[in-house]
Amino acid sequence: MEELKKLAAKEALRYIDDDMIIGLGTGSTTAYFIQMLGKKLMTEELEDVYGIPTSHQSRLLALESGIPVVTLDEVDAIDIAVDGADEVDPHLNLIKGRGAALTMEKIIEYRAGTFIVLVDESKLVEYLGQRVPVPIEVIPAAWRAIKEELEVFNATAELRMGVKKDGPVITDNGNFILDAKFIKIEDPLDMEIELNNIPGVVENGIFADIADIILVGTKEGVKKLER
Ligand SMILES: O=C(CO)[C@H](O)[C@H](O)COP(=O)(O)O
Repeated sequence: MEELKKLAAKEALRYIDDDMIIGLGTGSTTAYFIQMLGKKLMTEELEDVYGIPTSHQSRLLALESGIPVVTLDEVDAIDIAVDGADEVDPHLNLIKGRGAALTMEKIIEYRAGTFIVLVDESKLVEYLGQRVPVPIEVIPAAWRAIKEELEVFNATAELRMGVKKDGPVITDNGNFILDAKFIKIEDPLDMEIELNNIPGVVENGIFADIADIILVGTKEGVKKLER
């Protein structure tokens, strides 16, 4: 799988030119892309490229890899954003947020001229929610009320707990994550809007109608899916 992720990451570099502002996603697949982009800058194959990180993880990795970073309020436009995903359906709708970075990811990827998604073939599903729950970032005081409200959508939600930390995972924005398992998400765009309408929800991990290109690492090479 790691080799397939690297294949997709390498392919994404072909879309990057000098003088671009690049949204830098979060997760293990994007980490390969960030490191490869850093190398291109070090060897001066690319120049004047700036990254906008979507998380502490991508910010630290970008700095370590030699990519100068800027913030959203310092730029007029984002040329390209590159990120991974947890599920991709046949219409290029996504579930993201296993790394709890979904809010900043969506803020940046929504604003990018082109949003490129890097996945290995295991992430392709027939419908969203087939394998993974939908991560929902919530204001801590509201987590329990929102968990109960999700039952209206036939979803069962769990508060995400830390691994090397006692208690709940705290996002980069200081919030909690509910992982909501749906039976089937029939209409991703509608569900994305409905979830964000619940008071206390900051953002949810359904990314409907936002990806432009999916680069899928497969054993036969990189497959490109496009809108
Ligand atoms: O949404 C994300 C983080 O919030 C990641 O992009 C997504 O979980 C995919 O990660 P990986 O490339 O490690 O499988």
